[in-house]
Amino acid sequence: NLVPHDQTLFEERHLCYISPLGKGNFGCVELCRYDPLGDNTGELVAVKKLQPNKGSNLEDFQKEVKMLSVLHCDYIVKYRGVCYSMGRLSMSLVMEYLPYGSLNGYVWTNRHNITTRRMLLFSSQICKGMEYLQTQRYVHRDLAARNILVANESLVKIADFGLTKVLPFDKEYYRLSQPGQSPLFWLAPECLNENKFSHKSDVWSFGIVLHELFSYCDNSINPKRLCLQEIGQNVQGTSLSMHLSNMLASNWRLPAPPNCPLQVYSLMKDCWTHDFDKRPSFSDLSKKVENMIQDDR
Ligand SMILES: CCc1cc(O)ccc1-c1ccc2c(C(=O)Nc3ccc(C)nc3)n[nH]c2c1
Repeated sequence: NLVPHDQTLFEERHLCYISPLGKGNFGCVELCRYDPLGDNTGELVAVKKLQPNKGSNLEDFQKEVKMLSVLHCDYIVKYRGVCYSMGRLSMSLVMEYLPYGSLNGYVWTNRHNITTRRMLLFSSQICKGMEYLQTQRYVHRDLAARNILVANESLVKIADFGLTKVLPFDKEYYRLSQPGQSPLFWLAPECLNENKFSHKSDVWSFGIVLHELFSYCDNSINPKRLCLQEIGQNVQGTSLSMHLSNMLASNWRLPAPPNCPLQVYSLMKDCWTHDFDKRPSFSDLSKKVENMIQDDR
């Protein structure tokens, strides 16, 4: 047919369901094979169905699709297209399938043979992905090891832009009208105190991701557990975020992971500078991590 084939439109009849993927992080995500030839030679894709009932209406979904479709970076999960179904009453988001799953599961499973060098490589790739997002004025707001996906043994990509906001043209931060649903333990003080999100609050979260990585994503020492330990059981009255905010204001920070290289821990501490203006940028961080990779030879 002479109509130019739209590569981003997936016909529902050729989208063959294989198995469930998302563990709730990404909503309900399924592994499918797009197999127009019907001979199982089609490619594997990750598909997120619009949850018609979950209030996230078509408009929000279309905003996420619009936001994703303009991102082109080696360190960001590739948008592939959309699939309309039920006569356009519902739609699905089709993304590149990354076969090794979330970074937290991958690092824990392979903790006995992941070198510091490979962790630093993953860290620099996350920095570059975040640097790219910053050029698009995107604030991710949910940077965590669970939201990074593993493409292969030496490539990770940033995923799940469900909470991402685009900064307004005239402001360098995004203020949420009410406390969001980002997990508290990855949030910078200004997010806890004022719901203010920026590239600099993403830098704070990157520091937490470094901590997760160099803790080999061991759940027994994950950020949530370490913070709750510090707060102690006496969480009387004061809300958790208030407790956390007070601890951070009096300069408590997550302890260095076991056997963590000193310069990596000091990089985390730089990301956890209380004053967001004094935190390094993702381009500063990229350079520092690259230098560590050179030194690590
Ligand atoms: C479509 C939802 C979405 C929305 C968005 O805005 C950004 C990324 C994604 C997404 C979420 C998950 C995946 C996955 C995967 O989950 N892969 C895997 C592989 C192996 C195992 C064990 N588990 C898991 N691959 N590509 C994915 C893209």
